[in-house]
Amino acid sequence: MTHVSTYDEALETVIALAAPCAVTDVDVWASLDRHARIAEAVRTGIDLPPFHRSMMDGYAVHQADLDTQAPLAIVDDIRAGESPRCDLSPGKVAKVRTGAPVPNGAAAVVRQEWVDVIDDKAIRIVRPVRDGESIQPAGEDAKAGHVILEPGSVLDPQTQTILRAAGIGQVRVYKPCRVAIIATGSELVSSVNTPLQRGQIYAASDAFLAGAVRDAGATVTDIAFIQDDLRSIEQAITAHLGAVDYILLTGGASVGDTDFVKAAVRNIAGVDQLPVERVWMRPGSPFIAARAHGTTIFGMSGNPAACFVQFHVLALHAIRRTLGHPSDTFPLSAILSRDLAIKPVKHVRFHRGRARLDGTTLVVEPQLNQSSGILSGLSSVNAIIRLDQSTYQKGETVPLLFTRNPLVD
Ligand SMILES: Nc1nc2c(c(=O)[nH]1)N[C@H]1C(S)=C(S)[C@@H](COP(=O)(O)OP(=O)(O)OC[C@H]3O[C@@H](n4cnc5c(N)ncnc54)[C@H](O)[C@@H]3O)O[C@H]1N2
Ligand code: MOO
Repeated sequence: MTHVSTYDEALETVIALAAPCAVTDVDVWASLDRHARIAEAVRTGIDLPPFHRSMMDGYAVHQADLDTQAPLAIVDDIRAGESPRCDLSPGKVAKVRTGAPVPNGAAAVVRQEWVDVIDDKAIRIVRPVRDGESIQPAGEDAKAGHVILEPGSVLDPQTQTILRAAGIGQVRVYKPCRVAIIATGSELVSSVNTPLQRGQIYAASDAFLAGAVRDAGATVTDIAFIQDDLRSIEQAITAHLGAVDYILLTGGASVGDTDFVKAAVRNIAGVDQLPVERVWMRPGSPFIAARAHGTTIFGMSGNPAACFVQFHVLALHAIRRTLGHPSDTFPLSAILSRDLAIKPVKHVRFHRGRARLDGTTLVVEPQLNQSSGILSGLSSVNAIIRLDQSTYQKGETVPLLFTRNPLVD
């Protein structure tokens, strides 16, 4: 008898089946992998900035001279990149440029607009300066030894900037996990250059699966297209077993006599009952999950829209864990743009929709046709919402996850 899990049970099991994280050291300068996550806290070995530095072009002044009207002698001229040649004492100033180190004994920098230049040897301050003004103390940004990146931070250009400032060339990141995609179905044609015979369709789901897997930071090692045949499906799975972290199958997950994926995975895992065999969710109830020989296997529906939902609400959360990026499944809430009435069933419903900001409020417009056979809406859909009730009124709040970057329209 097939065991049917609730969605929340299935999610918990899927996460428990996540492939373990692995780490690797990467060269910050050479491999700017925008998706890798930092695996260990990174500490700076130097103060940032490394010295007390001037924030203005002007004159470094001594504590005793902050509000003096008396002429002050220019004893040094320090450009960015240079080192002060002498310390400051009362009555003395040093000409400094923005970014230059200030000499020992400097209490503030008075910007050049606020001084009268008497000649090239002396100035007079025309506006008093505060203690510390226009000097950035060494270590104000970060002190040597302090954590500048927490584990889980993404290694993107912003992060790279901090690492460069601290002079760090190598960091430990979570390794991209390896994912093989197997699309099953004797009706599938994988090349758009091959004309369709009656009964055939072009394989489509691998496109969003491969794209979303790569967007998450994982590597797609193979995309295979396999006939509805138990032995062929077993062979296709076995070919990747142990060599990849995840195998994502689509198609053949249901109950028909040509749906062989469940049988194939049972045979390979050597168990009668898989950890997840079917889920009380719609769309996407035909979903299986197992772990065998070091590989986590997810069998998803052939219907592309159902597979799209299953991937985003289940499989992706395991993959993210392996990448060191555990995330909330439904991290946001949005308000519904219209009333909804759904046939009351025990399944959790997931609707595809388009979310947008209305002022500061996230509003979601569920797609009108939620059939699993509908693909055309995918071009405008950017979110999935979770529905636990059978009726909703416009303005009610629902949990939401984004399926694509909402800032890219
Ligand atoms: N008697 C029952 N029949 C079905 C049930 C059920 O409970 N009892 N469940 C239905 C539900 S819900 C779904 S969803 C589908 C899932 O079926 P499969 O996972 O076995 O998927 P297939 O039959 O292989 O394909 C379904 C549909 O999608 C097309 N397809 C398949 N692969 C792709 C691809 N890579 N790209 C684009 N389109 C694809 C395929 O041609 C079919 O039209 O089962 C219901 N049946
Ligand atoms: O998983 Mo199915 O999508 O409900 O047709």
